[in-house]
Amino acid sequence: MLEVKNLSKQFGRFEAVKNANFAVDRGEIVGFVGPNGAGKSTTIDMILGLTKPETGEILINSEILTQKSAAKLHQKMGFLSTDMNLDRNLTGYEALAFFAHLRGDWTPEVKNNIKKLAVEINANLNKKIKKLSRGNRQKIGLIASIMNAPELLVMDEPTSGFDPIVQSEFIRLLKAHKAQGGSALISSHNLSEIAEICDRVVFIVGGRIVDNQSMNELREKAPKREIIDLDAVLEKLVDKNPDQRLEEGE
Ligand SMILES: Nc1ncnc2c1ncn2[C@@H]1O[C@H](COP(=O)(O)OP(=O)(O)OP(=O)(O)O)[C@@H](O)[C@H]1O
Repeated sequence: MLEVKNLSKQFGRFEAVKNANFAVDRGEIVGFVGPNGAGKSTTIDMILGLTKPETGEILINSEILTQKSAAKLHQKMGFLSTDMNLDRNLTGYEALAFFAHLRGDWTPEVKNNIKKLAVEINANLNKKIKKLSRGNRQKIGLIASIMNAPELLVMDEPTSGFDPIVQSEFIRLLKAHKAQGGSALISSHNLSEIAEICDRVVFIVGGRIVDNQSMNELREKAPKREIIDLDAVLEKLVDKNPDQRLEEGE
């Protein structure tokens, strides 16, 4: 579904992402885990076509992402980040209608999805965005990312601002997405929550992919097999890659 091949990105002389390779298969939920400044958002921005890579390529459904193919390939994707930059003067519903129109997909089915999702995560669609709390704005962003039933979800720190009830609803929505054959790449600091929904975890430290393991492999190595402490796995990987500890880019 998504292939990232030999992807690199430099900001001036600083290498934020170094020759990254990983894939997300159809129906697979992949966690993208790394410390602050590891290069997660930069990688995701390249997948979304917001930043141009220096080298490498991104394939979606085996088709190379280029400026020309971006609009078509991004139709298959839904995106959620911590800051969705929603128009503050629109209501939640108007903001969602705006996004759906942009995709050319404002259908009765999408309208029904919006209503259903709003009930499930208790989102207020009638208030203006500027009057919503951060967590409640994030709920509108979550609906925007899945209302068109995308094949691939790309989520950068999606759950920041969610209370535990909405977090568990978020997990339920992702499970439903997966059950319908959907895929997802999710970066998160909330590692315990990612462990529950991921089939695989890609670890990035200092711009390099330092590990890529299925949850089954991680489970076999975990001291208590059912509970995988991704924080501990990440800590070990950072210790093993001390030269990868990041200096902030300029
Ligand atoms: N536009 C930019 N110009 C210069 N440096 C940048 C730019 N964007 C990101 N960087 C640098 O690239 C590195 C990777 O940043 P990135 O935001 O991808 O990390 P991250 O893993 O998403 O971190 P976090 O978990 O803190 O969000 C950081 O050192 C950051 O300072």
